[in-house]
Amino acid sequence: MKYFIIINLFAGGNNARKVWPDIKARLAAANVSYKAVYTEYADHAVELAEQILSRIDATHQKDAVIVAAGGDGTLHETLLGCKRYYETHPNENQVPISFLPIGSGNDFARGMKIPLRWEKALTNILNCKEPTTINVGHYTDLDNHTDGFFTNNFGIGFDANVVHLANHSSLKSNPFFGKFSYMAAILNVINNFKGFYTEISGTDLTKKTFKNTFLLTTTDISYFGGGINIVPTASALDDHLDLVLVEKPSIWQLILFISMIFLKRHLRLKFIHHYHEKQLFIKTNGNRYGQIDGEELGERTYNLMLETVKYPFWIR
Ligand SMILES: Nc1ncnc2c1ncn2[C@@H]1O[C@H](COP(=O)(O)OP(=O)(O)OP(=O)(O)O)[C@@H](O)[C@H]1O
Repeated sequence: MKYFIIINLFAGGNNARKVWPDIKARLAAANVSYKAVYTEYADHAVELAEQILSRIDATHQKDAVIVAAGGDGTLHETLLGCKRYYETHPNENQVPISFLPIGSGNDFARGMKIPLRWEKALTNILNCKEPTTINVGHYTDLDNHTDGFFTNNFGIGFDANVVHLANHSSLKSNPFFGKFSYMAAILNVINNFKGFYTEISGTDLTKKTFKNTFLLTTTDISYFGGGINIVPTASALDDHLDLVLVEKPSIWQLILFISMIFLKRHLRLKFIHHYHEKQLFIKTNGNRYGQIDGEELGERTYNLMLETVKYPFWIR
C-alpha cells in the first residue's frame, strides 16, 4: 500500500508536532511507502486531499490510502476534499480515508473504536487489509443550496456557542489559563443562553416544534464535544443519523442531565428528545451559532436536510 499522510502539526495543541518524529521513525522502521504533506492553514487539508487524488493514476487507486493525521477537524477537511474530488470524477475508484488520532477531542476515533494511542492506531492502519464502508453525514442547506459532510456531528445552539466563545477567548492563547477556556465558555453560555425555536421532521417522524431549544445536535457517531457519549447507540456503520434536542433546562435539570450522561441514561429525561432517522429536516429561527465536527460555522439561520452517504475508510 502507499499511504498519503495529511498531517496537521498544530492538532492537539501541538501534540502532533511532538509525536510526528516518532511516527516517521516507526514508518521508516516498518519500511512503509508513504508521502507526507503538511497543512499550512485552516481548511488546507481540503485542497491537499483533492491534490493527492488528482495525482494518483488509475493503476494505483486500488493500493492508495489517504491518512488524516490530526484531530477531528483534519479528518473533516480530508473527507470534504475527497468528496469534492469524486463529485467531478464519479467513475474513479474511491481511495479510502484513514485516521491517525493525534488531536485534542478525537471523537471519531472514540466512536469507531480506533485506539487513541497513536502507536496502536498506526499498527491497525498498517495491518488493515480492506476498506470498511462508513455512512458519513451529509447536509444540504435548503435555503442557499450548498452542502457539506461530517464524520461526527452537526450542532446548533449550546455546543456551537461554546466552541465559538472558547475559540475567541483571550484565555485560549494563555499558556497557563488556556486549558480553562472551554470551562469558562461553558459557564458563560449557560448563564446567557437564550433558547430558540426549532422545527424538526424525518423519514418516520412527523413535524415537531420546540419553542425553547438549548442544544440541537445531529450525530453520526456516539461521541461529541471531546468524549461525551451523547447517543451511546449511534453508529456510522448504519445509514441512520441520531438527533438529540435538549430543551432549555433549569440549573437543576442541567445538573441532572450531566449526571445522567455518566450513567448513559440522559436520553430518558423528559426535556431531552432523541430521534433515529434516515433523513432529517431541521429549521431554526434567528441567527444561531453552528459547529460541524468541532469546526465553527458562524452565526446564521438553518433550514437543513440531513442524511448519510457512503465513503470507504481504512480503519480495521
Ligand atoms: N497550519 C495551520 N495553521 C493554523 N490552523 C491550522 C493549520 N493546519 C490546520 N489548521 C486548523 O486547525 C484546526 C484544528 O485542527 P484539528 O481539529 O485537526 O485538531 P484539534 O482541534 O486539536 O483536534 P479535535 O478536533 O479532535 O479536538 C482546524 O480548524 C484546521 O483547519
